[in-house]
Amino acid sequence: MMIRSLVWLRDDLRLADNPALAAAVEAGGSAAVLHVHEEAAGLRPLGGAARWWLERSLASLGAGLKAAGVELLVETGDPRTIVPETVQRLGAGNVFWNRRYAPAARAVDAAIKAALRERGVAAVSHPGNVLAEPWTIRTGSGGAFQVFTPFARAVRQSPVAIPLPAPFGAPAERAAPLDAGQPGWMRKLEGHWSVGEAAARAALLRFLDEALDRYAEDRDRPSVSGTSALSPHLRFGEISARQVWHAAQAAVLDEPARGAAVEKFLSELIWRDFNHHQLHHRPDIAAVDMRDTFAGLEWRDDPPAFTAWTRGLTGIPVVDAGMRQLWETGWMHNRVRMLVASFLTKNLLLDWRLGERWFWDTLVDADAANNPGNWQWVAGCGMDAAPYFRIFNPLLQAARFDPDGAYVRRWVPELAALPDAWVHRPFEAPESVLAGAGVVLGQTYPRPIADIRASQRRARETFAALKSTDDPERL
Ligand SMILES: Cc1cc2nc3c(=O)[nH]c(=O)nc-3n(C[C@H](O)[C@H](O)[C@H](O)COP(=O)(O)OP(=O)(O)OC[C@H]3O[C@@H](n4cnc5c(N)ncnc54)[C@H](O)[C@@H]3O)c2cc1C
Repeated sequence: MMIRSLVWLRDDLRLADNPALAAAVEAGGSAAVLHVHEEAAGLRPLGGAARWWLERSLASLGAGLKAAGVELLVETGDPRTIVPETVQRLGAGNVFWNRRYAPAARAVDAAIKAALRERGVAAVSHPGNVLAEPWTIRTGSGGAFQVFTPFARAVRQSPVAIPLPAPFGAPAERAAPLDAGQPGWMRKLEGHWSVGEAAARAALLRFLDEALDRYAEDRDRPSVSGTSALSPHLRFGEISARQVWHAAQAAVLDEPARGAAVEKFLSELIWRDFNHHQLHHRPDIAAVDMRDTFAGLEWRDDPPAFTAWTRGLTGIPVVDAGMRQLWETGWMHNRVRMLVASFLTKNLLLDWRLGERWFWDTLVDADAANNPGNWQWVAGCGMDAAPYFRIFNPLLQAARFDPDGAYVRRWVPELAALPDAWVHRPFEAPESVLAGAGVVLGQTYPRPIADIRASQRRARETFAALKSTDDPERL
């Protein structure tokens, strides 16, 4: 069968609010959809957990497309070869895609567009993956925003496009079963997630119904389902940021008292855009400090400490709970992400790039903009980051945001029987309390690999000694 239009989907694995797909349907004739596991210079290969998600998401998308009589083709290789070859094989006259913003990816897309046009094939790209495209949000002098608050103001002042309906059918409810050959740690992700467009919509509705009202208070409580858990769905575009944006806006119309909660939620969505805009302007954000805060710093080299961190065996319960939640589920609560990242970079003085790479491999929502952007933010070298000398105390944070220890008890079960007063600091508990809870430090649970106060002091002294050229005025 002759295919008139090819839709190349990347991080936009959905039917609804998909401008490229809608354009293909509008063009008339039959369409096919292509996804490429891209292998091209400059494109970062996906980490393991994200790869797991992608496979499931493609299965779900393929089922939804099949129901509409559209074939999903999945290829692996360099898209600069695969896309033109597929167009030729299908005899397609149009190619549509939704734009992406990382410079290396844009270079790939530009090369493909030029090659297709040379052959007389129309290649048309659309906006669909962010609230506002990077070139539409500029400072008064035409530059890129480096501070979040004015950036957020500018996004709020620009219209966010109204989502498009799905051009055909509803997405399949369930993804096809997963290939059983996946490594064990990825297989267990299966029990924690429903993947695909229908699951994304269900997650959004659950959030709007059950959690939005209390979002401002509960979003920092890791033991509570107080956030949307939409991040992997947004990462792979099973739902678009603008669908989420408009759904949250509509929730305020229904109930004006939700205003503050919705504002907070929208501002988190804008952080997502902020990081994508940074990546657009700074292709090297996973490798290079965005501000030279740490010029001259030699990060410590301590492989055993890094290993203890990755395994959730640092002896600091909230850090260990977070790292184990990540390992078990491919996701970690945002407040705890900040704490574990701070512990690694400040208390252990280990390079943020080590942590970024671990997250890259283990997060289902690992994203080339948000992961390095947030790591740099916590470390103190990112755009609009907290000053590097402001150091979280994980013990105080744990007492504040997990006051009854429910989060730690869930993920560090060997501490579950400790009373609330000691669950976040077992290393200070009296022997009788430890014995009563069946905890033997150094045996059933590690002693801390860093003394929080001493390591905090060491970090401050180390940073203070740097001849930083970091001057916000200079940026
Ligand atoms: C060290 C570190 C690494 C991170 N790595 C990633 C990553 O690879 N991918 C990722 O999507 N998020 C990352 N985040 C941001 C944040 O932790 C997650 O987006 C959030 O926990 C996802 O949960 P949620 O969907 O329930 O969030 P909600 O609170 O429900 O927020 C809604 C959406 O807003 C966006 N969002 C929320 N917080 C942030 C933020 N700080 N930065 C950017 N976007 C945000 C996400 O798309 C999220 O799904 C990281 C944060 C830290 C501190």
